[in-house]
Amino acid sequence: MVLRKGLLYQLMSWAKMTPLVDQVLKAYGRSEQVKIQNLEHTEKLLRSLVSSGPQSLQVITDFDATLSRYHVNGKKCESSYGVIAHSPLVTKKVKDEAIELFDKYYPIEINVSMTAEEKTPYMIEWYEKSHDSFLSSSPRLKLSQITEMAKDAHVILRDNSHKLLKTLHKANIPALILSAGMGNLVEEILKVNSVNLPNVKVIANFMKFDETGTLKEFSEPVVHVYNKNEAVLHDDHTAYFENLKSRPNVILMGDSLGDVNMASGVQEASAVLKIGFLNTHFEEHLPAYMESYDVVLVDDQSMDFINSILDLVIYDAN
Ligand SMILES: Nc1nc2c(ncn2[C@@H]2O[C@H](COP(=O)(O)O)[C@@H](O)[C@H]2O)c(=O)[nH]1
Ligand SMILES: [Mg+2]
Repeated sequence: MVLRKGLLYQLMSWAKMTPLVDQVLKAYGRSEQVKIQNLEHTEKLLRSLVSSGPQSLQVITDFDATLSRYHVNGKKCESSYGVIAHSPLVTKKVKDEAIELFDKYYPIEINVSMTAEEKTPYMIEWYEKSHDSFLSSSPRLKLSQITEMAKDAHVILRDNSHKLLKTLHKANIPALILSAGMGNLVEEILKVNSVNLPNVKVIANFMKFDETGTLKEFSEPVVHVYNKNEAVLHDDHTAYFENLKSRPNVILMGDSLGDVNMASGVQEASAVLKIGFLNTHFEEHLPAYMESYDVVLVDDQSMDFINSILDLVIYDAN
């Protein structure tokens, strides 16, 4: 762990106050998986979250490889798009095209030496070609098939995600799932896991179906990994943040460098604590993740760290 103990920390230890970061790490119990670039800044963010309490807090989280696991015992889990593209319910042509597109564009998505601006045209191309493939398929997908796909999907929520979402619901804390994945499937997976709770909202790409339940079109504009900051500013979504003006504090969770801007839609944001899940390429990607996120969790397939923070915010808030 990279620790820079500044004046705040020294004052706190002089005043025999246990820093909140230390309290969270103790409750979490696996500090070797936690990387914090600026300890003082993170401590200040935690103090704001705890002192303002649950009534000032909202959560914004990515879905694929954030709320869902990246792997189970080393076997990579599916993304929401991947579930559909690999399903026996879609034609071989769609499957083959999806694999070809993923092999071409995913390496660009995770390339840390390209800027988001350089990657954006490729991401848009990926989603447009992917959606065209689904729309040109014959027969086209049915709404009922999405429900079926979710039941068999190799998409496992991170350990203790149920605890996280139920704690947020009980404390009346809104949770926005902002995904560049397939929202229809994300919502079905939440249902399958019985966490489609009233405080949870999904903003993502959505398939739209006609009156026969057949795929008609996709929602616009495309939400890809590097335009989530714009997606949340889209007309359809400003009302969501308008209603949360009294909640300027945010816990933001993501697994991609494009996820760090997901709080752009929050009105008069105050303390935004950014937690990044580093799922792969640990050595190569860690420096960029530590620059972008306040806390980086290395190969942690659970929500334990966030649950430890929530315990302080909800139960220890003074
Ligand atoms: N297997 C596929 N994965 C895809 C495709 N299009 C996007 N993606 C992945 O989804 C996530 C975005 O979801 P998020 O919830 O993490 O924002 C992204 O990381 C892509 O890798 C696809 O066509 N096939
Ligand atoms: Mg993700």
